[in-house]
Amino acid sequence: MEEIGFLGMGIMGKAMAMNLLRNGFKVTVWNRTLSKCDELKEHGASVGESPAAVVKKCKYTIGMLSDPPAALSVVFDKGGILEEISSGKGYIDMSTVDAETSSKISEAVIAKGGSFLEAPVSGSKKPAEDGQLVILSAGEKGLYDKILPAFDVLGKKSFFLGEVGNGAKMKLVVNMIMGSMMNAFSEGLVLADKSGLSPKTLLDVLDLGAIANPMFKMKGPSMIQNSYNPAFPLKHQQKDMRLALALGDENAVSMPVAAAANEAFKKARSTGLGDLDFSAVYEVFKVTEPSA
Ligand SMILES: NC(=O)C1=CN([C@@H]2O[C@H](COP(=O)(O)OP(=O)(O)OC[C@H]3O[C@@H](n4cnc5c(N)ncnc54)[C@H](OP(=O)(O)O)[C@@H]3O)[C@@H](O)[C@H]2O)C=CC1
Ligand SMILES: O=CC(=O)O
Repeated sequence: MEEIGFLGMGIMGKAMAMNLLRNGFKVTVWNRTLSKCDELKEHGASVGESPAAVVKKCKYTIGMLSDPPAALSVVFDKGGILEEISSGKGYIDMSTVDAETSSKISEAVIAKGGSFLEAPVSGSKKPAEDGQLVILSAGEKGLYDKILPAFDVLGKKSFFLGEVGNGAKMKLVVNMIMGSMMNAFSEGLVLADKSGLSPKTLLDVLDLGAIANPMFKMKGPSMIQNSYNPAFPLKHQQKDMRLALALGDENAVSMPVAAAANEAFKKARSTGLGDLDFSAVYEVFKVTEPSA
């Protein structure tokens, strides 16, 4: 397969680019903070000096950026993708953004003759390292077909969901559910503890019943040790709740559970927990009224 460009060497981008290298792809990487490319370089990646330089060199370029402003910046700003994208080249944005952001990028790329696919992913740092992501793509089917060999390395399953925006929306729905679940889980752990039960025993009970799931199993043991090493940063989960609630607004969908969960994530951010794992929202529920 052709050389792949990769923009954004954060938690996810670095793991994904490393995975492509391990599986024999030639990769050229770029990151706003250049030093984060060093480890990739040691593993054989080339480094581009700007998103435009990466697109100039590579037929296909993937982006994995934090949020809508970041996703837009690598496309529209000076040295951005639009300076070099042209007929025969494709841009695949795997960041979690809203449908409007994705559509803006798609229209601009297509206006320059390029192809565009949005392809946000479900799965966190470990699935990214293990090539076990779930890829939610939408946009140009021709580009999807061409990039599939890379998706097969990055993920365990790829979906093609039709027109641009559908991948973004699917990802936001999934993460809205995940964020709400994390809040209910945190409340349950605190309720068990405050009412004299062992949170550890609660984890064992949950794991044997109908609501057992990989997230409770993976995050629970570290949460009860107050350990929140970031796999999925809380600030990104809150961004996803915010964008999902906006999607709810647009569609007149009442989402009281997600709205309450968003408030807890906002509270966690306001107390400086944004860069920790999203499971750190647990700390918000632990705060109790001071005794009289
Ligand atoms: N972590 C996870 O478990 C998952 C994350 N996601 C989504 O994937 C995306 C990336 O997440 P993750 O890797 O965890 O995030 P990180 O915060 O680890 O990385 C964010 C990346 O975005 C770059 N960035 C931020 N702002 C800008 C900007 N203005 N211009 C250019 N680059 C910018 C950062 O560059 P710099 O290093 O210079 O700051 C960094 O490369 C997010 O949309 C997230 O919601 C999806 C599934 C799972
Ligand atoms: O977006 C986060 C995830 O775990 O998926």
